[in-house]
Amino acid sequence: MSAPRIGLLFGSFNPVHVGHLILAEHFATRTDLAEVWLVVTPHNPFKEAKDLLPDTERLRLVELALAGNPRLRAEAIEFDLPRPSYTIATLDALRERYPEHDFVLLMGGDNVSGLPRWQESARLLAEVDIYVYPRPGTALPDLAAFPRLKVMAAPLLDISATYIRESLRVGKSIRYLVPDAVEAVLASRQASA
Ligand SMILES: Nc1ncnc2c1ncn2[C@@H]1O[C@H](COP(=O)(O)OP(=O)(O)OP(=O)(O)O)[C@@H](O)[C@H]1O
Ligand SMILES: O=C(O)c1ccc[n+]([C@@H]2O[C@H](COP(=O)([O-])O)[C@@H](O)[C@H]2O)c1
Repeated sequence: MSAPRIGLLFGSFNPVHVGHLILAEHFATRTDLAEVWLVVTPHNPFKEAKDLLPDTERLRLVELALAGNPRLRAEAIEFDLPRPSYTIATLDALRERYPEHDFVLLMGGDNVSGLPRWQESARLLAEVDIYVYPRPGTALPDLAAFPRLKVMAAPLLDISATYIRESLRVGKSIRYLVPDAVEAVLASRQASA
């Protein structure tokens, strides 16, 4: 029997939103993947750590958002790895911990053009399949440099964590943009701030 293929959606999830969930469900049910794991990144090497919700809170919100879906799970392995969080290092650690799995990297279209600047990008691009969910407003580069990358045909989702944070900042509703349980936690956080 071939190894179960697991999709890894890395992200800051600051906070998790329905775009992440629709994308993860798409990959988990419309591709050859058995499961999708949302890998919560404490510190993206390309982002300022100061704008982030605490990492344990981002993880808790992802866990709440995924509750009850057996094909999606939250993964906290990067909490125990050196920072900033380099995807190749995490992939190595996951392969060591789960030798029975075949991992596939998942990402939105906005991340593709930066891939050549990622740590050990040549090894990363050579070693894993990459499935991309298209994202509005982001053009894909020439894909000849990414022979193991596939772009999915899927409905575009014009929603981002930036929009959720901005909505919270100006007191606008985030209902339906995040799961109800996530909205409740963020609302009580606002109220006590
Ligand atoms: N609406 C979307 N369409 C396609 N991909 C998405 C979408 N939202 C998030 N992603 C992808 O999910 C992964 C994690 O994203 P991330 O946690 O950075 O969310 P974000 O909405 O892009 O956040 P921010 O607005 O803070 O940059 C990335 O690969 C990103 O490209
Ligand atoms: O490995 C790298 O060099 C690298 C460079 C930039 C981004 N990443 C990862 O890409 C993921 C998406 O990041 P984000 O913050 O846009 O959700 C996150 O897990 C980052 O750690 C990884």
